[in-house]
Amino acid sequence: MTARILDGKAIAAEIRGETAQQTADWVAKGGKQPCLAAVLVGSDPASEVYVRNKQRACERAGIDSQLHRLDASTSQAELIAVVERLNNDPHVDGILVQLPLPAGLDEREILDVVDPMKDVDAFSPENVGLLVQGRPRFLPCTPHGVVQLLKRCQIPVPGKHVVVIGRSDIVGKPMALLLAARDGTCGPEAANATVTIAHSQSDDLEGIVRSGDIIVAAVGRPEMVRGSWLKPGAVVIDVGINRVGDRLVGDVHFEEASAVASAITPVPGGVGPLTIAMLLQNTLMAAKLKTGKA
Ligand SMILES: Nc1nc2c(c(=O)[nH]1)N[C@@H](CN(C=O)c1ccc(C(=O)N[C@@H](CCC(=O)O)C(=O)O)cc1)CN2
Repeated sequence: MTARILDGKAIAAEIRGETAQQTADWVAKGGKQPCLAAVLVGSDPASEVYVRNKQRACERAGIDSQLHRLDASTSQAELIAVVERLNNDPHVDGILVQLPLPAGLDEREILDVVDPMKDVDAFSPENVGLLVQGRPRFLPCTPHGVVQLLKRCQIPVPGKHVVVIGRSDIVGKPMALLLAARDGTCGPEAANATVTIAHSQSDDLEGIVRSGDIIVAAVGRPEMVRGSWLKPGAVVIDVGINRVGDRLVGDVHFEEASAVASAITPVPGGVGPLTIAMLLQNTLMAAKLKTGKA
């Protein structure tokens, strides 16, 4: 079997195009041009790329963007002050603090300060709570991107056994919630899947993965999931982005998995670009929510 390649880059471009149209329609009807403020602390090369790509995507979608660059030596109090200033700035609709933060800064405390109405990453306790309760305000970008990818590639999800490998706050946990959501919850994104969350400490991880119809790998270990772990015909969604020398690889061994799976996302060009596409959607949503017209 040679797996079908799920082209996340193309789907992200399609979604960005839709957001650009929706933004233009919103502004034409007198809505305020949405504005996204990104906060980048330090100069991690990957974060620099992601933030630049976010700004470029905003520009192309007709969304205003700001970049607040802070030195790696910025203190917790200084960073909190920047976020609070953005919370209180009426021009700013969406705020994101690019992760990871440099060592010494308390990520959780910073994310807790972001105004939940501007929290377009959906990382704040209020927005996570709303998602858990099945009435999300913003959908978390990467998990929402995965659901869009499955939907737009017409991969059947209801009733399927999805194994999510990884339990991070950014991907694993919200991914499982979105995929397990019942109709009428989590908006049209409800997927009605049967979900298992597995992780590096799971007993018989291979056996668990082999029981999955769909695998979402978000564990952060280069090429950890081998082809021999997969059920023949499984769908493989690789959320991992790992730099190995000068190569970018996912959490799944792509060549091996492609020989067993029915469909697979590549790295790069799979899930990554969808994260930014869904961020734009949330930013437009934040601008609309401010007026009560979302
Ligand atoms: N505040 C946030 N921080 C982080 C998030 C996030 O959603 N919010 N996610 C990741 C980084 N990230 C966005 O911020 C992100 C990662 C990867 C991509 C992407 O398009 N990747 C490309 C490869 C690009 C490359 O060469 O590195 C791909 O997979 O094709 C976009 C966004 C952690 N931090």
